[in-house]
Amino acid sequence: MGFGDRLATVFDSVGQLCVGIDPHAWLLREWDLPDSAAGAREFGLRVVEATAGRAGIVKPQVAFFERYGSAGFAALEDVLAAARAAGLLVIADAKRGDLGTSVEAYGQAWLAPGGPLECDAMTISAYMGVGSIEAPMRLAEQAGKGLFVLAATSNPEAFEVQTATVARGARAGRSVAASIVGDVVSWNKLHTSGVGGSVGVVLGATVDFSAFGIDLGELAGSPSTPVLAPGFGHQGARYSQLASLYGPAAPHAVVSASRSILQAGPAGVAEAIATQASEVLACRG
Ligand SMILES: O=c1ccn([C@@H]2O[C@H](COP(=O)(O)O)[C@@H](O)[C@H]2O)c(=O)[nH]1
Repeated sequence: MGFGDRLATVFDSVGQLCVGIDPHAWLLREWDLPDSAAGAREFGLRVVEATAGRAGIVKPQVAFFERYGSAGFAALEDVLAAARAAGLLVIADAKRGDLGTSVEAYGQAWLAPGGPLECDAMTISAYMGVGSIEAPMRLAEQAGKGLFVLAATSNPEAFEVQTATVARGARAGRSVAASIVGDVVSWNKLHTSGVGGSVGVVLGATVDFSAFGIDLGELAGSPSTPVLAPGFGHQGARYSQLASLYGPAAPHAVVSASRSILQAGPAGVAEAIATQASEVLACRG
């Protein structure tokens, strides 16, 4: 089954909430864990345990493991394996990007079946051109994996670059973000046989999509294009805004929150996940 269809199955059975696994140094302190690879590993494993049965998706932020070097990657491997063994859908927030041959290797690192870092999907950057990520898009399609391509990200500093106008080609005159969305939608139409596409886009919940010229209706077509939607909770967006923010794309949005869940601490994290998962379910578009 393709990634988009697997995602739809998870949405139907456990809902759209995605729990971020972001072991910030201050969170490790609050969880009474050391600021080390061992601390990040323990943190990740506890979040996985708390998520299983309450939500269906986790999104480990690779940067918080990478900062410990090889020991951090070993810790991340254990967290990824535990999450997949628990039946959770795992999105590696790795934000990789490069020219084609190098980005192909990134795709293999995170998506190839049997690899030590195998996930269900990863975030990827197409700011070197959507053509540069063709190899991981093909791998995702073949292996039943997913990609989320950065388009309009939740951080305010991205605005100038992502609203800049494309100068030439089929999407001349559109914003960089809208052009990426258009390319991803076209890719799914051409390459996906299921009801949901394997390649999605990152559209932050803090963003006014009209300022980017993004047509959210495009994402709801057939096949639909999944949306990774960070920005809820700590960054200010509320679950009650899901339908008004994403409109026709709301049913296809992976609703992601990290700090606003993790700050509940080890004793409260399971309840926080259960409560927030129900809140998202109640707002389902
Ligand atoms: O546009 C984007 C893309 C990725 N992120 C990542 O999501 C989480 C958000 O954490 P919160 O604590 O819920 O704010 C974090 O790992 C970001 O790197 C994003 O925020 N926006």
